[in-house]
Amino acid sequence: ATNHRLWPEIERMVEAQVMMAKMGIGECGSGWQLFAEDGEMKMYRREEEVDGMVVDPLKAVHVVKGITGHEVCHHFFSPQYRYDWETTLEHMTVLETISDDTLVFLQTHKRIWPASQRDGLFWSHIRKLPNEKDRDGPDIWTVVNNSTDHPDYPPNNGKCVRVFLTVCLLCQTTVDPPKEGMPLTRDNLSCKITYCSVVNPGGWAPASVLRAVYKREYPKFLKRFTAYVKNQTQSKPIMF
Ligand SMILES: O=S(=O)(CCO)c1ccc(-c2ccc(C3CCCC3)c([C@H]3C[C@H]3c3ccccn3)c2)cc1
Repeated sequence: ATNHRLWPEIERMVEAQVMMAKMGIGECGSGWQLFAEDGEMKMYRREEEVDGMVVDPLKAVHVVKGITGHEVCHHFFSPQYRYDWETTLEHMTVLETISDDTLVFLQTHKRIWPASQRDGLFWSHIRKLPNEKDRDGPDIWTVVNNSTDHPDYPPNNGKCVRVFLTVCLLCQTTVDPPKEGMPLTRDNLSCKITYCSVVNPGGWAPASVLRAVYKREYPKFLKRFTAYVKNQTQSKPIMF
């Protein structure tokens, strides 16, 4: 729905986030440090603080066989799966359904001692993008999440401190064609996933605690989420 109040912001954020996600770590500016590696998954972060708060940008790249970018983005965007893979979630509500590709979420995350509990209010938009490198190749799929306001849920008016986040999940599918006359199966699929996130904790939390949490939670999240998508799709028809 292009006539919604958020549309101009969504357009701007999607364009900016997709451009950043497409850039290699080297081009993304200096200061990225590899902080986790597991097989094909590589996680980088930059140590940044705003008003003494840790807001370390994170960029993860992963290659997963047997699934498509559409399947990855569909399971990331759709609310009905979220409790299955998002382990730090305590509660999630869809406050607004702007259109079938744009939702507004309110989420509370499990408290991380000694910091106070956090919640996040953000719009989430899923979009298919043309594959510029290979015109007749599979499309690129992306989901962008960005903090927003909602008149009924002002920040920090209850028990939770409001986090401010921008997240981009960008997925590029590769099809390795089967032998002549053989059917296409999931063995011919591979998906390159780029996950970028900046989470401002919204209020003071010990830097050492936050960095330890991110170091533990982000690798766990991406491994768990991608394993979940493989499991959910393995016996289903391929969704391009
Ligand atoms: O990609 S999403 O849009 C998926 C929808 O859920 C996303 C991801 C992460 C967060 C989030 C928000 C707050 C925190 C912290 C900040 C201070 C105390 C809580 C954390 C820390 C808990 C860590 C973490 C890292 C990775 C994944 C989940 N949890 C993460 C929110 C949304």
